[in-house]
Amino acid sequence: MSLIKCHQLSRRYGSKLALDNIELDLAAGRPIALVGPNGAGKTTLFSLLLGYIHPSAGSIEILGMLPGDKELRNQIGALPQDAQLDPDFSLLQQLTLFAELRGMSPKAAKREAERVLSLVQLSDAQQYKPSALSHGMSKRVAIAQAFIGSPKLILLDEPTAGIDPANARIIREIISQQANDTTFVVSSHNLDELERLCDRVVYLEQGQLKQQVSLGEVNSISHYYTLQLQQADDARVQQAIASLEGVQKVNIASQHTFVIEYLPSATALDIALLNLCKQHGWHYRLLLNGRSLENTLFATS
Ligand SMILES: Nc1ncnc2c1ncn2[C@@H]1O[C@H](COP(=O)(O)OP(=O)(O)OP(=O)(O)O)[C@@H](O)[C@H]1O
Repeated sequence: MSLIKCHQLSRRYGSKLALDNIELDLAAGRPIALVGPNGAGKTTLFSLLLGYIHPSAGSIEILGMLPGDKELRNQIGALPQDAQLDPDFSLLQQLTLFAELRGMSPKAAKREAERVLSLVQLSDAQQYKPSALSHGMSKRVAIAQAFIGSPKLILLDEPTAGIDPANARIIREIISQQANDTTFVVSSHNLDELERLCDRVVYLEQGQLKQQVSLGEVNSISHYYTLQLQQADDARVQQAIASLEGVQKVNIASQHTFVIEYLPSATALDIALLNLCKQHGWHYRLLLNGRSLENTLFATS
């Protein structure tokens, strides 16, 4: 059964079409990245999935049910948008209360609060009050809240935005560790992070679904190298690489970064590329088999 299914889904705010005729069918599984420039419609899609707002046209189903369905209450979790914690209560007390609101008995709710705090590596902080938390820790508490009841689907809208690198790393670890039991949909503007976390990518632009990419597939069926040099005359490098046997096309993805498409029959092209660097005295920063998510989404061809 589909986890998320959208059919001809549109959402307007007045005259603004925030989502435009989206067709989407996502199965449960490894984390899904939701990507797009500012205003693309990512938050609108999350709000529709959570049942906070309704479609202007078309339909949306989660596990075959309509968003907002009571049955879905324990199947879907999300980072609360206005995560307000009461300053007078400890983390354990507040999360216990949230679990009770989900229908658990006081005893089960306390156990659940302890469990989710441990998932986000905050067991030692369970007696802290919100004022004692750093921004990164507060975000982890909000993620703990999303884990209450072990939902099948968790939506994380920019979970690491504005977070220091150490806490951002912990958040990525939490998502990876839990990804076998829960399907995450993660929106972020950090493509490197999404590439490390997610296997599938949904790309929105101006309310339209522009691309759906399965990252494993892209790099197993396509034939690309990415070469990044420290310094180079990019046009000359492009020409030199293009003349190597088996090379089909060379794109300059960004300054000193080349995405090289090659024929499946080409052999030892990596060695030929390294030899070319040596021959011309080019210092290379990176030689990668495949393309980065950024170069996949924004390929010029
Ligand atoms: N409540 C609202 N009223 C009017 N327009 C809105 C409302 N919410 C969103 N929009 C508009 O709908 C479009 C999609 O917004 P949305 O917040 O879903 O995009 P987003 O992809 O989440 O952007 P960002 O990356 O900046 O968070 C934008 O043009 C936005 O201005």
